[in-house]
Parts: sequence; structure tokens; C-alpha cells
Amino acid sequence: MGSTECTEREHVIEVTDLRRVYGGGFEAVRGISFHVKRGEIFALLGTNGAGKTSTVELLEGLAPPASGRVRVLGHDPYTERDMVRPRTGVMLQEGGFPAELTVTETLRMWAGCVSGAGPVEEALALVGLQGRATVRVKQLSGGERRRLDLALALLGRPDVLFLDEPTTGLDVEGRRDTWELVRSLRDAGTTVLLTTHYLEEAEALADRLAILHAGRIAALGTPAEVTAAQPSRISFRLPEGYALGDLPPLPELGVCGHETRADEIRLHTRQLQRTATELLLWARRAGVELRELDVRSASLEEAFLGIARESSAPSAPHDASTVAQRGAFAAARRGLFAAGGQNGEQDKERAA
Ligand SMILES: Nc1ncnc2c1ncn2[C@@H]1O[C@H](COP(=O)(O)OP(=O)(O)OP(=O)(O)O)[C@@H](O)[C@H]1O
Repeated sequence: MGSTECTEREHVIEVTDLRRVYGGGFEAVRGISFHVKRGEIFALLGTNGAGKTSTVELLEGLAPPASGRVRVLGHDPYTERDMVRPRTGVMLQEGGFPAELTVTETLRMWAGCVSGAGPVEEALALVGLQGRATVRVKQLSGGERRRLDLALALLGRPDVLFLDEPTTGLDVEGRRDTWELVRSLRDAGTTVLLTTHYLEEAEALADRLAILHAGRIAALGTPAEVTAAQPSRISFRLPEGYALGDLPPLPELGVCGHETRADEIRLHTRQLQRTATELLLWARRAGVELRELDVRSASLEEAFLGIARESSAPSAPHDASTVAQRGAFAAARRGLFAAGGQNGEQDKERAA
């Protein structure tokens, strides 16, 4: 078995020391490494401007990296685009469909650009848009357009699916339906890489995730691993006449940090069971009621906010030409996909 086949079977996406530098020298992606296994859902999270889209565009083969390596299905998505593109489905943040076409016409048009496209009706049914088949795109709601985006990404029955904020604009039910669909695609063997701003979405869907901040990976692992790296929290109020100093010494309770706000005390601990037990034993011995007692493990949201706070060094300021380039790239990206995913000269220019 060749090494390419081996890599493809184990790591459908491989990213090593990846860097992306825009014209003007701004380094948006600063040496990141991760992999995604076959049949895994991997979420890329991050603050605004963290580098998620810049990374995904390299994975989609829209530009070459400044340095480092990307492999998708064992191939370089930029130089071996023909090997990769037919097996990937891409859901962009903005589809940019012709407004006058109906839903079915849009899918048929796209099916003509996709190799090995499945039936249009199949894609429609997957995203629950059967009832809207004859409606013009301009009459769709924002959520329905997102679902049409997803249907387009699924038309070619891809092995790898890139989803850029797939549920933005969907109502709660639409979001849950999309999660179900993404899970069933994963269970059928599709590898999914998604970006999202919804932490509950990452928590609900992702097998593994990376939190990007200022172009670097600040956390990587399963949702449980990422949250376990953050301290848990115990908060309570003491009765009048009691203060923090009445508690046993905090290190003896396994506490690694604390805050007080009026009569509310918050203890941070990496040994939740030990701290909670010692605290409750003390309260019983002292005959003290811990009012509004709240014991909780760190959530992904807390981990995310902790990372954003810790590494909030300002990034390089952008001048007007950078902003203009960014807009031009986004427009070109839409055009590229609408033109059937052909790699063009524009790519090389943008990548310069
Ligand atoms: N074409 C471009 N030219 C120059 N700078 C760019 C370009 N595209 C993006 N950037 C900059 O690179 C950084 C990363 O942007 P990117 O869009 O990858 O972040 P993101 O994590 O996807 O953000 P968001 O969550 O806001 O979509 C930002 O500072 C952004 O301004």
C-alpha cells in the first residue's frame, strides 16, 4: 500500500505548520498543525479574525500556503485540485445564488458543474426543502438559503464536507435538523470540517475541535479534553457574619483561584470532587448554610472565553488596502465556486 493511500485512510485532512500571509505581509495563519480522521466531525472555533476562513480556504485549495503543508484525501488541494475537488463539498458563508432561479433550477445548474452529482430531489430531501422546490431563490428566508447552500454542497455526495458557519440564520428547529443531518453524514463515513461561532453547536457536534486565536491554535482536542484543561467553579454565599477567611486555607481545599463579590464567593479548582467534598464537610462541621450553592465543570464557552482573554494581544492593524483586498478575495471566492470550482489565474494573484 502506498503512503498516500495510508494517509488518506487515517487522516483525511492533514495540516502541518501551516502559514498564510496576505499581501502587505499580514500573517493571518501562523504555523498551525492538526489532522481530521475519516468519518470525524472537526470544528474550527475562534474569535472574529482568528484565521478560520483563511485556514479553510487553504484546505479548499483556493490559495497556496505561504509555508507548511496541507493534504486533503492524501493530495495537495491547490496543486492537485483535480484529485480533490470532485470529492469535496463546500458550503460557503454566502452562496450568492442568482435570485431569479427557483430552488430546483439552482440545484440543476450546480449539478451540471459537479462531477458525479446525485439526484437533485435527493439533496432537496436531505435538507428538508422539498416543499420549496419551485420557489425563487429571492423569496427564500435566510434560513432556507442556508439549507440550499447545504444542498449544493451535498449534491456531489462528497467524502469531505467543508461547512462555513452552516447554521447561521437558522431557527432552533432548523439548527437541530442540520445537526442531525451532519451527524448522519458522519455516521455514513463523510469527514466534516466546520467553522462555527456557536459553542453549543461545537459541543453538540464536534468529535474534536481547535480553538484558533490570532492565527494560532490555542486549544485542540475533544470538547471534553478542551474543557478539562479549564478549572471548574464552585460559587455560594456565606451567612452574615462569615467571611472567606473562615473557610479552611484554600490550598487545603484544592482551590487554585478565587473571587469575591459582596457576599458571593467563587472558588476555582482543578479537583472539583475534592474541593466540593472538603467544603461541604467544613460547612457541616461549622453548621453553616452555603446559600445559592452552584457547582459546575467548565463549559466549552468558559474555555473559549478564557482563551480569548488570556491571549488578547492586539493583532497587527490593517490598512485600507488590506481591507479592500479582503473584500476582493471574498467576491472572487464566490465567483470561483459559482464558475464550477475551476482553479484560475485569480488564485495565483490573490495568493501572492
Ligand atoms: N484577503 C485578505 N487580505 C488581507 N487580510 C485578510 C484577508 N482576508 C482576511 N484577512 C485578515 O486575516 C485575519 C483572519 O481573517 P479570517 O477571515 O480568516 O478570520 P475568521 O476567523 O474567519 O474571522 P470571522 O469569524 O470574523 O469570520 C483577519 O485579521 C482578517 O482581517
